[in-house]
Amino acid sequence: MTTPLTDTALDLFHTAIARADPAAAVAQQLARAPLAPLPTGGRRIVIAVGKAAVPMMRAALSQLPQPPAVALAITNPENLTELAGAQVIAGAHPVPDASSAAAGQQVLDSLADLRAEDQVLMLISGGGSALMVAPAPGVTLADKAAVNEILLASGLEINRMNLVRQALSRLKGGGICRAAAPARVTALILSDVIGDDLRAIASGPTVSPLGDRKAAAALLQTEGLWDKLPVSVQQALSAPEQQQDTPTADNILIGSNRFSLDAMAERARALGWEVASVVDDLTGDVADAAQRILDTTEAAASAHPQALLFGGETTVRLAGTGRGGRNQELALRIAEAADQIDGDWLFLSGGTDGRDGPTEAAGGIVTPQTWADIAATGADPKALLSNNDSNAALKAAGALVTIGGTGTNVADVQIFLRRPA
Ligand SMILES: Nc1ncnc2c1ncn2[C@@H]1O[C@H](COP(=O)(O)OP(=O)(O)OP(=O)(O)O)[C@@H](O)[C@H]1O
Ligand SMILES: O=C(O)[C@H](O)CO
Repeated sequence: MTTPLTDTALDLFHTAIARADPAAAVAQQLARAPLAPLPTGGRRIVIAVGKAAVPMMRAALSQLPQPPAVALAITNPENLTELAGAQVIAGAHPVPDASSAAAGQQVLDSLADLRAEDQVLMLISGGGSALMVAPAPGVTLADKAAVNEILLASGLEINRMNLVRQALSRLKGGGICRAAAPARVTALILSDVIGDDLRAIASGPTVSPLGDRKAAAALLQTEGLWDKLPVSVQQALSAPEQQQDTPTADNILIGSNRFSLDAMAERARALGWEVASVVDDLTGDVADAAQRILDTTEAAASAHPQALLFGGETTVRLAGTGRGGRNQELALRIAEAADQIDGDWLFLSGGTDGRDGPTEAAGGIVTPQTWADIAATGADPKALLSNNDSNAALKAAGALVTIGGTGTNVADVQIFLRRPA
């Protein structure tokens, strides 16, 4: 049933997604701070890479005063669409293949022989690490793909995973700036990494690396992954460091989970809600995240209508065989703990990409009644939760949030709304 609480929560969720719209973010940035005019004879190269490459390129082309000399967009096959004025090519994700290597080579070719009067505009979004690759000398593409498989299976967090990817790449960790020098590089970056470390997003092609080969090797040793690596990769990581300074670029963050949280807070206040708390690092195990939300709601109890906002990306240790996602599971866990929360409340957890895990839903929206509503259909919510079957549980109570793919991804947001009893 639609209630004002539901309307407000969905309004805020859509606000978060709209703030992360890749085309709008690029258009606004270039309107606010246009690129420096090109000197006579200068060439402008525009390269977009990531899952949002096409809309970011479309927006850039519409803002630039003249068509660039090169406009190349590299995206995942699902997002491949033609775009007038640009070449759009596919790389592979999450494990790079020959298409990713061809894309990486095309990028390096387009940056070769640039001069100081030339300009490079990079448009960077999540997924870039796998979509565009250029293996370091001595490392084959097959080795690189094998390392990616190992890293993905390890569950390492993205900052650490991308430290390793950088150490094996000519493009990552500032490689774009080195290839483009002496031309000036401007990068507009849409972050899918919590905390917005620019060195981690798409493995930081326009910023200094997260660390050196030694640091990458040490991490792989500590994590017990070293012995699984191809020999060529072990050799590459053991080779002496090359002194490689990264020329500075103008790196500009144009969207992120934090930006979307701020947009939601502003919208909630405009709608008359007291924003009692904004938590921007809801990461880690989903059960711990649920507890953190409960603790926050308890600490924030007030006589006023309140909005508590959260952002981040939790992890689910899959123990069962059901269907679900981290947002649906988090919502179900809050529904289970309903008697610990006072007042008339509602909780929404959703992925800003509109897809939570391998399901059609973006997440879940639960109230003090949801757990009982599931049970009233004859389903056993506790058993469904233990089997990671959050999708079936929430579906039974009409508690799924389904909005379709949004074309952006700044991780997950959670919205807790409460009216005092
Ligand atoms: N049945 C399930 N219940 C809960 N979580 C699940 C379930 N099945 C898969 N997951 C989780 O869903 C996650 C993958 O979902 P999703 O594709 O939304 O992630 P993502 O990080 O947004 O992916 P991408 O990086 O491609 O955007 C995995 O972390 C996995 O643990
Ligand atoms: O491409 C990547 O490395 C991830 O999506 C993080 O940006």
